[in-house]
Amino acid sequence: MSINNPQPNKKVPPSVDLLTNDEIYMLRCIEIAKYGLGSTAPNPMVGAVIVHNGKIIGEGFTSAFGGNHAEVNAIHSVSDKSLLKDATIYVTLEPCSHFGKTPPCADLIIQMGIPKVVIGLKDPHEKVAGNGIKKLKNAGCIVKVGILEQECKDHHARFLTNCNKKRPYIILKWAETIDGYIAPDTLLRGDKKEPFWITNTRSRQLVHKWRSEEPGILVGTNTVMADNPQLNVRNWTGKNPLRIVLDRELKIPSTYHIFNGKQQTLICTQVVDSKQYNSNARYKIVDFEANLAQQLCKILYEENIQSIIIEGGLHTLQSFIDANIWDEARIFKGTNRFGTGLSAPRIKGYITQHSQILNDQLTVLHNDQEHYI
Ligand SMILES: NC(=O)C1=CN([C@@H]2O[C@H](COP(=O)(O)OP(=O)(O)OC[C@H]3O[C@@H](n4cnc5c(N)ncnc54)[C@H](OP(=O)(O)O)[C@@H]3O)[C@@H](O)[C@H]2O)C=CC1
Ligand SMILES: Nc1c(N[C@@H]2O[C@H](COP(=O)(O)O)[C@@H](O)[C@H]2O)[nH]c(=O)[nH]c1=O
Ligand SMILES: [Zn+2]
Repeated sequence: MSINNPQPNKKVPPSVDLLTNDEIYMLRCIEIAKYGLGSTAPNPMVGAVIVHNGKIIGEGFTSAFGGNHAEVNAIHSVSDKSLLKDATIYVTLEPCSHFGKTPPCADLIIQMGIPKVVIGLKDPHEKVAGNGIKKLKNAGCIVKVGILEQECKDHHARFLTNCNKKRPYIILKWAETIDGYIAPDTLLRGDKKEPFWITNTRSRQLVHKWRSEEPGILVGTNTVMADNPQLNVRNWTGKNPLRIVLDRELKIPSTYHIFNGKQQTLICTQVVDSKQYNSNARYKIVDFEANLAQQLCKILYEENIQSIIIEGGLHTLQSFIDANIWDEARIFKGTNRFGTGLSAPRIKGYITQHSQILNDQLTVLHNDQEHYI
């Protein structure tokens, strides 16, 4: 077993029949905000709902990075703007108060005369951090903060991890056999440089969906040498992630998929004088003798990569687990048995999801106890 002493999840998701009206609308905000997953980063994926006399008259979520914020889209979606003077806007995160790629949402709310603002979570980002709330209150708006706060925290986990921990949100993912191996012995494997599949095609499609949701995907040197992986989104729709590859000595051949130039690749190496195979490959120097997980986090944070999925192998995954730098682990268990091979990582966490994907089992762990299922 790869999961040692899993702790039972102590949090229960809210039961809809016990929710207040404010909570119902906030839940709707979270629901629609998820349409932004995979496109808004490094901006947070915010959801906003506008309610007039108990009726939803407008909704919006954050557009792709550089586009409108959720509040702007929600306000634009209201056909009779005169109703705004008597409406409430619900939003998962404090409206912004600064000029970024777009003007401040707090200004627009004030300008449109919306008298009441209900906020899930105060924005910890240094450019906002309560200034949006202050601005709204100063303009005479009634502001309520902290509605479904924990659910909003879960929803904004990627953004919050960046703001508070100054590192990307980290999702570990692997597939293990029923007897706990992630790769067979080389003998069984043969000379072919391709992945040895443990999971079924439906699970593999789900992995491509996950890849489309994160801006980065990381793998270790041996994984590339053994599997020649593509690390793209071909069985789903959406953006390809940045491929982040460890290659201390630059031994990965230029003919391998990671150098096909079809998507960006960031090679982390200790070779200073890096050879440039194509314009989509970049290089960063790291010290392989020191705390690699921390160094990678620093580099990716500086590159504005809000989250990554780490797809192996054992050495790479285990080094993040041992450094306790991970947020979520998505572990597949297939039906085959290797008897011997490369063991799955050892991890402890809180089980937040357990599901069946055809004949594969998927277990999701979270590193912190606060998470809802
Ligand atoms: N079933 C599954 O889900 C998956 C299975 N696999 C399988 O796993 C196998 C590869 O796993 P594994 O051998 O563990 O290798 P990895 O892919 O994790 O690569 C390990 C290498 O990367 C470098 N490295 C990684 N982390 C660190 C660190 N913290 N500090 C220093 N160097 C680091 C080292 O390179 P160097 O030695 O040059 O210093 C190390 O030898 C393959 O057979 C692959 O098919 C891979 C991914 C997923
Ligand atoms: N073997 C195995 C996985 N292996 C992971 O998938 C990578 C291959 O990616 P790609 O070339 O894009 O299809 C491979 O290098 C390794 O990281 N993943 C799974 O979901 N299930 C599996 O059984
Ligand atoms: Zn805004």
